[in-house]
Amino acid sequence: MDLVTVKGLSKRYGGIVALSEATFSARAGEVHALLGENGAGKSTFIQILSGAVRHDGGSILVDGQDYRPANPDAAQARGIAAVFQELSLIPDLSVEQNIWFRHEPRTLLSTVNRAEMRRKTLALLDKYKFPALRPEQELRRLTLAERQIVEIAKGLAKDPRILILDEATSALPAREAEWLLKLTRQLAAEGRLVIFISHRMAEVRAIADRLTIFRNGSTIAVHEANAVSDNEIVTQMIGRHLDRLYPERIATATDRIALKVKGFSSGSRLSGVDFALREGEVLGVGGLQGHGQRELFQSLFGASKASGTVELWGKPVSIGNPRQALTGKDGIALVPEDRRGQGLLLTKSVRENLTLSVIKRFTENGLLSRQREAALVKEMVDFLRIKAGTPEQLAGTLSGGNQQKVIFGKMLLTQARVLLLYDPTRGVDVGTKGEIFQLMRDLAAKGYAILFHSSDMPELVHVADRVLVMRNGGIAATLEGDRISEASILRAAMLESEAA
Ligand SMILES: Nc1ncnc2c1ncn2[C@@H]1O[C@H](COP(=O)(O)OP(=O)(O)OP(=O)(O)O)[C@@H](O)[C@H]1O
Repeated sequence: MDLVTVKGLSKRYGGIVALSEATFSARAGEVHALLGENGAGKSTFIQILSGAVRHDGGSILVDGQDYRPANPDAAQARGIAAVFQELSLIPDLSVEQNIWFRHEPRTLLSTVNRAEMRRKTLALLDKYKFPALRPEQELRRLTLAERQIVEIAKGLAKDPRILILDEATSALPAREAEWLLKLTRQLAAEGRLVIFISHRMAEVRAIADRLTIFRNGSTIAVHEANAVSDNEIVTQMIGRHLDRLYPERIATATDRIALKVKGFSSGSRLSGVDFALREGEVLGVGGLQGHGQRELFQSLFGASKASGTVELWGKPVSIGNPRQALTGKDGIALVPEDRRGQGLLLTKSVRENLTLSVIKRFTENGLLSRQREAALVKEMVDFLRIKAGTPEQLAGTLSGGNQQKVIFGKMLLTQARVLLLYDPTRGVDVGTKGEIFQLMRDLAAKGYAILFHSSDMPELVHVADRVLVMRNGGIAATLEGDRISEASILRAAMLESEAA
């Protein structure tokens, strides 16, 4: 019998239809992937399942019994837990306090039983072979990837029968993502149902038994995973045929140096980084996570301190803070890792997010031209296919992938021609990924210079002209042309010998 059966599920937000008569069914012991382009309704669906949002119409049965949770606690009482794309953790608490938050083991006197909490934490981390996490660590000191792992532990601490993973691998480095895929299979083998959302087809392929495809809030198809091709899946997801994900790599780099970095160092995180990024080039930055990639991008953008020299278009610059890094056509623009923390103002509209930092472009003689602003916003929304009810929709209410698109659009509007793209396709659907890669190549052809990091290694292999492989805060190797492969990047990232 199905563990979950959903019929005619509908949800509206004002004029925006998030779900329209969606259906879904899944069994205990399976990994069931939920696929669909950005804004298709996947997150809304699992928010309803996990009790975070109430549906307007339709029915849900769990174990054949009516299910309409009033809140996440009620969902949990029925054995359903979710790990969301955007994290819900509390920075001031420790790892273990976060894992057991509001469910702490208690003593007879009702105080938190710390010894028991520690024991349970260690047992949980051990049982599922969690990557190194220390229970007492303060959350604010952890990286995004580590916080994502804590979030997974928090979900599992509830010992759910149904675990929902929403883009849980997208913030994880390769090894940890691999661990999560194994864990997912283990959970299914224990008889649990795992509902798995990911925009990475290879992952879905690796672990899903079945898949359900959503489009525009409705269910388009349900497949046995081994009976359907990638092409069919993608076509059903995006409603059109996608010829290929990666554009042809036509070299457009000139001899002109756009960005030259020498002896760039920052604490123990970056040590003596030297490289030159040329006009018209897409320069990849790879390596194992945590070897300085993040610090390199942050420091180049002026968001964290570094020593060394930086030249932009042949002129030495001191990059003290993001404002200085940003200015005008000769400046630098960044797509940051942390889209909620650094990239977006969640309580501002799509329009404001796109234009706040470039307001001068619509101002003449001190007067703001709303018309020009509206025209540029419309152009960007259409160009990137940002799915918003109107440009006035608050950024915080967009789907995750559409938030990422707004950040991309905001960066393009700065007109800076040196672009720092840190994981620009995180959470973005395959159709849009293809468009972003094509856009990167088009920008390069127009003379933009692009520094590009992706946690999804095939993207580096297929999109970059050259790849800098980082290890221990320095550049271990520079790979070019035919020498770029996943294996060569990993080898350079791990082996001393390859560095020489
Ligand atoms: N609180 C809200 N207010 C207004 N609209 C909302 C709200 N939450 C979701 N939506 C809208 O509902 C639609 C479905 O969004 P949802 O987040 O479910 O998509 P998704 O399939 O998870 O997308 P992604 O792959 O980008 O994460 C989107 O158009 C979104 O803007």
